[in-house]
Amino acid sequence: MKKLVIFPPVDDLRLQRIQDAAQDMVVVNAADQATADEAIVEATAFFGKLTPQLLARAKQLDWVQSPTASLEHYLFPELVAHPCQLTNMRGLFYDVIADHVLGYVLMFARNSHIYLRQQMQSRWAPVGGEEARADFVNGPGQVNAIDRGALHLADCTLGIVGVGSIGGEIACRARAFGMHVLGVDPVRREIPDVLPEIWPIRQLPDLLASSDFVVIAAPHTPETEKLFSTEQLQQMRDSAYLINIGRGAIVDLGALTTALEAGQIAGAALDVFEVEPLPADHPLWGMENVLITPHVAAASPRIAERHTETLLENIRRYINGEEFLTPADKEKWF
Ligand SMILES: NC(=O)C1=CN([C@@H]2O[C@H](COP(=O)(O)OP(=O)(O)OC[C@H]3O[C@@H](n4cnc5c(N)ncnc54)[C@H](O)[C@@H]3O)[C@@H](O)[C@H]2O)C=CC1
Ligand SMILES: O=C(O)C(=O)CO
Repeated sequence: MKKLVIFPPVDDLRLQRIQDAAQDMVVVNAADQATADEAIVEATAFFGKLTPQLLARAKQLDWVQSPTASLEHYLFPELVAHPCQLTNMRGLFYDVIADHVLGYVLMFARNSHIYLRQQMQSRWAPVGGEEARADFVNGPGQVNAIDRGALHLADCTLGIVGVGSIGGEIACRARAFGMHVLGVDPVRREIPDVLPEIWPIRQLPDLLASSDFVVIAAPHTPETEKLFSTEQLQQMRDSAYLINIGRGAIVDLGALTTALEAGQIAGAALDVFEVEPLPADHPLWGMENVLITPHVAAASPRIAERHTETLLENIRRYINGEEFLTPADKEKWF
């Protein structure tokens, strides 16, 4: 008989829904390490935080469900070598993170990142300068410095690195704002009317050279680690903004700091960092053209329910021997 072990344990409400979905299975919601150690021996399925110690005890495990989308901290060599199928929690965050990204884009386009700081100091200082403001008050007969200080989104190009569930939704939202959208991804999943052509990764330099906003929505994998270093930042326009909601390890933070200090790019918005929390003395905190959010791009009251639905759907498919909703490739880390 199939047996699912959950550790750390889930709350009673979630457990009831899991038990309803897994009626033909034994479900052990392990309250402590000793219970998990004992239950894993005969487990066929596991949901939660797997460790090398737990895996070493398992005799017939054939499915492991990770509680996160990203797998770089979940995987360990014994799990990669193990024949079990791994599934992850990707695909839940598409609209939530796309909203977060468009929030960054709008802030930069409207200079809100600067005005917010000025507001804290009761400072009235239009980007572009006082002289330009006087022009504007006299009547906007010509494009002045204030006008030039803002971006017109319909004239802008947004390039997406990793056009999966989150990247695809960012593309749709950016298009709705009239932006031109580009994307690179090793898998080609065109979005009609939004992103009719997805470029292979070798065209990343073309995307970097053509984009006003570059958004990283890819997972951390052996291929994407430090994908953004000095060379890639130099390939970006000096007027362009880098946005990273994928994983911190994809961007070399030292190279990014140098590029920002040198004015090689216009700014950056970051939700994820090589080291989290970002150390309090890091120079990025003090930069006017940098937006920092503390790994909260996925925050939404909807996510817990989607998380549970993905788990229940994978349980249903496991019982019926169907292909999982979110299968992961252990070698590729996503
Ligand atoms: N900031 C946050 O709170 C969160 C961040 N994430 C990150 O977002 C990532 C993407 O999530 P989803 O869109 O749901 O996953 P997904 O699996 O639907 O999309 C990932 C896309 O990245 C592509 N990709 C893989 N290797 C690539 C490479 N070398 N270059 C460019 N693209 C590559 C894949 O082909 C896929 O299309 C996750 O792996 C995770 O790291 C996910 C959830 C929350
Ligand atoms: O699931 C993930 O990978 C996340 O980053 C959740 O915030």
